[in-house]
Amino acid sequence: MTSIEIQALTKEYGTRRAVDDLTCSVLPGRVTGFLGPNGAGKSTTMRLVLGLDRPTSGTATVGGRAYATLNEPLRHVGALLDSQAAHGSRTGRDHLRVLAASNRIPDRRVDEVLQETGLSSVARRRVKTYSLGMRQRLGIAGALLGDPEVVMLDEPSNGLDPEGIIWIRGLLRRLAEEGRTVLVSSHLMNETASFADHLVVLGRGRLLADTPMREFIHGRVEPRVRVRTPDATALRTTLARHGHDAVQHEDGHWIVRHARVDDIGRLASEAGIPLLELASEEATLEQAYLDLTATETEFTAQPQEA
Ligand SMILES: Nc1ncnc2c1ncn2[C@@H]1O[C@H](COP(=O)(O)OP(=O)(O)OP(=O)(O)O)[C@@H](O)[C@H]1O
Repeated sequence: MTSIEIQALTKEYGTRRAVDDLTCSVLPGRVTGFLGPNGAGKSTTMRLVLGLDRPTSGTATVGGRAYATLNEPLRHVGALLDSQAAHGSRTGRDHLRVLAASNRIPDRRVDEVLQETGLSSVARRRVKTYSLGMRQRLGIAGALLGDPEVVMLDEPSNGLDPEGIIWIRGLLRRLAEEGRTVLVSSHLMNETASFADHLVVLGRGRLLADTPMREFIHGRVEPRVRVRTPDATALRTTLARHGHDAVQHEDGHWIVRHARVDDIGRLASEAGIPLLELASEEATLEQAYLDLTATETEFTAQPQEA
């Protein structure tokens, strides 16, 4: 059985850490959801697993091997990263036939995956006439073409209508029941909850939670720091300079989200800011995720002197 192993994976683009010291395993026989808001690092992580990008440090392997060293990789790993990448002037069927031929996959698989993705009736139409949902299904057909042990789908429900969403839920379930390793990314919490058995939650490239789905709603984490200072302006400026979001509550204390107590204490001390209170604060995982998706307006609440 083939799992994806991600070990201390980091990817920097300039000064931006798209993936920050991520360690997790994606195991066979279940659907793992990569859940995170836009920019959390989900696509980058998938690209690193597929060898489409090189990590700054750390490793990502499939069945213990780097993707680039796999023989006939499409037979091991099927992926959908960008469903709009299909070639417009070919028919859907020809698009898949070219993919099959260049990966030594038997032609009969083309008709099988067209059937499986509900595209048989439009298989002879040019891809440029496809709706977003049809393109999405074609991308998924491409991912399934090699009958792979590992299936990775980035935002698989993009463009799908409600019927399509029900279909993909059934497909993911079946793939997992067949013992495959299934990884799907999404920024939609409810949708991921309806797809996945296991969740890897990412925020700003960091691992926020690695948890069975059923524990997500009830599990507790300590992702927030509660802090109070007589010099709120200096604190807020220092935190913002280091990329921390802080929200001020009515009684004057600040909640710094996705931060560790030690880090906030060190930053305040380096900047010479006196602290009246510094403590970690519990939240449910669900609340912590909602924090991640909080709006910019909330992040930019005006500081008031405490
Ligand atoms: N090639 C690149 N060059 C520079 N920055 C990049 C590149 N690819 C990704 N990033 C940045 O890395 C961060 C993570 O992006 P990524 O696409 O992995 O997030 P995501 O969780 O998949 O979000 P989305 O759902 O918006 O795609 C973002 O800030 C993004 O702007």
